[in-house]
Formats: sequence, C-alpha cells, structure tokens
Amino acid sequence: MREQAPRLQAGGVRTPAVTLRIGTRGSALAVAQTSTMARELERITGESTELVRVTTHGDVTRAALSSLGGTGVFASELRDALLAGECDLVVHSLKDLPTAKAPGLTVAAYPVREDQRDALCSLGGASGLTLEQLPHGAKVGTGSPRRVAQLLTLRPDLEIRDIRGNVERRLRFVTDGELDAVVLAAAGLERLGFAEAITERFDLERFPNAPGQGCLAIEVRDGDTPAGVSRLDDPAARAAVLVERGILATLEAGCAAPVGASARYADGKLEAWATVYAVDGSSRVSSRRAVEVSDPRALDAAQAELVTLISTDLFDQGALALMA
Ligand SMILES: NCc1[nH]cc(CCC(=O)O)c1CC(=O)O
Repeated sequence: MREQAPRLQAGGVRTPAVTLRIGTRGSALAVAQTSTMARELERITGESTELVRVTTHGDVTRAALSSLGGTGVFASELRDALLAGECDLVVHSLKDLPTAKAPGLTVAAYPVREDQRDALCSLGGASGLTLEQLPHGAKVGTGSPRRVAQLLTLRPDLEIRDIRGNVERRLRFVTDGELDAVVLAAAGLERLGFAEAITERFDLERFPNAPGQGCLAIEVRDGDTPAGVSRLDDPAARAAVLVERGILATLEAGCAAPVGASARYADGKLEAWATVYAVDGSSRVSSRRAVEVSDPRALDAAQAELVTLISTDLFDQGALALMA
C-alpha cells in the first residue's frame, strides 16, 4: 500500500489506474481505518492499493461542528474526489455520513462492525473511575448532543464540557487533568490503539449508540464498483446499521441530533431500540421492537418494517416536540 496524491499528467489527463486508489480523510482515525480496508482489499483481490488523502473542511476548522452547516462536513469533499475520479472508492465512518444517498454514488459495502458502544475514558484507563463512581459535579467532555443528554439522564449533577478535536486531543483533556473524563466511541479508540484508555463501555440499553457508530461505509460511483469491494460487505452489519439510520432519517434528524439507536440481526431476528432526548436530558422517549426474519431474502422488508414500527412509536410519544 502506497500513499500518494491524485496523479495528473500535463493537461490534466489522469493516468490509467494501475492500483485501487482509496480516498480517505487525513485524520489519524480515518487513515487507520482506511488502511485496514486497504489491506483487506489487497488480500481479497491480490491487487495493490494506494491511499489518496483528501483534506476536508471539517478537519481544518475548530468551529463547533453544529456551526458548519450540519451533517456531512466530513463526507462531502471525499465524495467530490470520488465523483471527480481522483480515487476509485472512499472509506467513511458511517456515523458521519448523511442518511440521504449522494447523487451518483452508492455505499457498496458495510464491513464487519466493530464495538458500537460509547466509552468513558477517565484517568487511569481500565482502573479509572466509572460513570457511577465519578465525584459529584465531575467535569465530563463531549461534543455530541446525544452523549450530553445521555450523560445528564444518568448523572444530572455532572458538569458537561463541549470539546472538539481528534481522539488523541480529546484524551489529553483527561491526562492533563482538565477534565475528569471524556466520552468517545469505543471503535475509534480501538482503531487508533487507545483501547487501554477505556474505563467503561456503556451498556447499549441505557446508552444507545449514534446510528451507524462503529461501522465503516465503502462508497463507490454508481455502476462502477471495483472488483472485490462487495466482498467487504457484512450482511448482519448492513441490516443493523440500515435500521438505525432508517430511524434517524424518518425522524429527519441529523448526525448531531440527540438520537440513539441500536440494532442487531442475529438468529433470524432483527431487533432495535431507540431513544430521542431533549438536549438538556430532562426528558426522553424510547421504543423497542423486534421482527422475525425467517428468510434472509426478506431482510429488506423486515428492515423497513422495523424502522416504521419504531419511528411511529417515537412520533406517537412526541419525539418531534422533544427535538424541537
Ligand atoms: N464524529 C467523529 C467520529 N466519527 C467516527 C468516530 C468513531 C468511530 C466510529 O463510530 O466508527 C468518531 C469519534 C467519536 O465519536 O468518538
């Protein structure tokens, strides 16, 4: 696997691809997860790969994410590079991808999902204080409205601090003693080799994940899926994340919305639960449903049914008013 910028010959004519060119954001997390996919593709296809780094606006600004025009700040420039033919596929964190399909592009694979849970990182890592053990009024950092609401639901006494920056920078708030703990996605910590910083992985029942968290998405141009890419797809991961994101889309909520949704597909059963929070954690509505899937060919219909069941239930309980 080599790394290089998109190659342009004099006159702007692109040289024919000799290897699979994989577009990625330049952050350490993005490069780590894209490299994992590149190695998988090399193993599957026997072809070589190279990484094409695309710097996105979301990577270079310190502004609050919510001020950057909502969802998709990380995804759109990667998508532009793919549409322009500067790479053959791109690897996204699914959580950061808007739920609407991008014109001309398709998600060709949802690879095997990693831990979808959120993790508390307090000083001392595995031997640190859990959420329950943190002192009264402890300072906990997160930039996610969902995590804020979830934390305040369980510990209304906490002082929540809005933090931004990459995973390493967020962990430093704790090691520097500025905050008592931060909350991050377990998957990102693991991909970066920071699993030892994890004090507690939150129970999904009380702390449902951001829709799609822990899953990657491999996006390609419509009708132009490079050989081998479809083999990265994991049907169980696909089913679960499509339900989680289907609920998010039906609620017309973005990736920064205070919505947690967890799904799993196993043993012929597709099951999901979701909670919509008031941002201050003062109230919430939840729903949980399961559908039997006797024939895997009926999975698409089962997904749609489950999304409708849960979304309708959430609407009936006043989810829209809560998010307003
Ligand atoms: N919004 C940033 C982001 N996008 C994906 C991940 C983690 C990995 C994943 O969910 O796949 C993170 C960091 C975090 O939330 O801690």
